[in-house]
Amino acid sequence: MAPHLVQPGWRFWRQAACTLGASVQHRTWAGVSRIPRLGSPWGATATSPRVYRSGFSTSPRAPEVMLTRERYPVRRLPFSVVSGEDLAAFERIVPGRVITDPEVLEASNVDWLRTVRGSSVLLLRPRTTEEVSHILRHCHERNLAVNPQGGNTGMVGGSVPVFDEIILSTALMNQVISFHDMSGTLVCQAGCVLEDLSRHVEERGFVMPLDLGAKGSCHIGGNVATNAGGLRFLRYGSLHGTVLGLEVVLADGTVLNCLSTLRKDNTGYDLKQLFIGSEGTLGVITAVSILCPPKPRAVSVAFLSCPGFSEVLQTFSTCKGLLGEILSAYEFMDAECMWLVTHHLRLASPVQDPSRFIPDQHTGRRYHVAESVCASEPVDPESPFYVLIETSGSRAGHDAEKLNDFLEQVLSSGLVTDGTVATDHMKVKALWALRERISEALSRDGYVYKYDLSLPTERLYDLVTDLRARLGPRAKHVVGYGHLGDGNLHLNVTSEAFSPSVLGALEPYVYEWTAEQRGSVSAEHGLGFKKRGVLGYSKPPEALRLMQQLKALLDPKGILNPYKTLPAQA
Ligand SMILES: O=C(O)CC[C@@H](O)C(=O)O
Ligand SMILES: [Zn+2]
Repeated sequence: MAPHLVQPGWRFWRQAACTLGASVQHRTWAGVSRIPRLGSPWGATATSPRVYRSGFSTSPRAPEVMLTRERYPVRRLPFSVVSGEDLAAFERIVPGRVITDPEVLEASNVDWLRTVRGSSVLLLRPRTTEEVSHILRHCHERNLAVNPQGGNTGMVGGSVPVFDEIILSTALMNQVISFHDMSGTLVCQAGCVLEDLSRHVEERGFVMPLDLGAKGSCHIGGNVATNAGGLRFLRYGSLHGTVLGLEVVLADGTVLNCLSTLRKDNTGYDLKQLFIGSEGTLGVITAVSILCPPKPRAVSVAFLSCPGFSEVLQTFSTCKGLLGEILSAYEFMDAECMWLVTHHLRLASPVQDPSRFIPDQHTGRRYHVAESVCASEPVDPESPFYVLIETSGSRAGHDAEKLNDFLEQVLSSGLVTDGTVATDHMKVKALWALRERISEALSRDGYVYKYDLSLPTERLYDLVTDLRARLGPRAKHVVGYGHLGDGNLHLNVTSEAFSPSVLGALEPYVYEWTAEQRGSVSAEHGLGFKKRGVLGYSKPPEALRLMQQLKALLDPKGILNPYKTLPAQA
């Protein structure tokens, strides 16, 4: 293998069939669009919250989403109903930021996947912790239910009301409080948009320890409340490690100031951990202190094709061994994902053209398009899987050398058949878009059934293959992708429209399968409304009981994000 393979720039190589000496070809890849930012239905005022998600928005003309209370068997709990006196009280607390306009409320009542819809009649937009505290004190006294909301980019219906809960938006709580140049400690309000924070710290030589496809819309408070995982998890770990402190307003309005900036603090119970991943059911996060690592000076992304899932796994092992400390992401996607992003989003594949293959839903085999029409002989695709490997380090030359060694090994051993490498920022972004925008492509394919599972890495794809056979032609697509380096599979199934029969074939089958592997039914998306009933597949009854007790202790009236996270009590 030529040692100059990973010179900075845009390269393409392809292994000649059955030869080890891959011939290096150069090809430009022009047809990749940038992730567009879409306008906000709130209008363009400076203080309007941005409700776009990268490249994706809820159009006001999209078909109406069924009300959650009509689609799901859920009963309203006996909370009070917002009265005229309540509105007047809120107007005193947040003057001019008490929203009752149904058109404005529509965007906050529906999740971005457009699968659940609440019927809240009130949206409050505080700017300060004190305002949040006053709002919650009032709601607690009046027994009014509250739905805390950040960027509303969640996957499990946790960020929108189920009935008429008051929506408490963090959109105007978007101030950076401090940044410490030496330690990289950022302290900010909960409503800061992740992408804005990334920009803020990057200008100062640091990066945010988390990155998500939804970065253009999601709020840091929401990220922490849902313990979001994302694309940098492999390198920087969970928010349980990187969050140094939190300020939280409890259900009765008490402000819990644990906004520490210390790396080490071993004084008693680490209370902030309770709120990380509690999805707004134990308190409302109003400020976050988070440790940002130094910005890597050199970033490279390799986008590779592997002939099978076993090769994806072996490439990962090789990668860990040879790239070691510079490995910062190992993501995978199957050929159907590639088909979806190239077909629905018109992204260009940097490797072989996947449109040559169409999947047979019964067998999971893929066929050359031409042959599937006139002959039934299956043709094994050369690349049914793609992996995206990112390296981040401090010396480009050193990283390129390591990446070359790795690529030489995986190409010569046949683990990888095709690929491309980018170091230029825009090209790196374009390669990431192929992986980050799968969710968006899926949403354009029809109704999406989503599963976010932690599984033993060796068995990760077996479930996808199994489900293709189980669902047969009832499903449009059954796809597997995700954060393989973290053992996290995103299993998604699409059908033309919501179908109880498809759902019945998927559940509880997927959850039972996962529990048998001692996996997790929610690796990084949380439980929200849609998954709260399946918590028992991943946690023992004693843990569930303790969670219920903690909820009762911190929120005795149950006003905070009701119907979320914990299973309904009989
Ligand atoms: O839509 C999904 O299933 C996953 C979304 C997100 O967690 C991702 O990794 O792209
Ligand atoms: Zn993910």
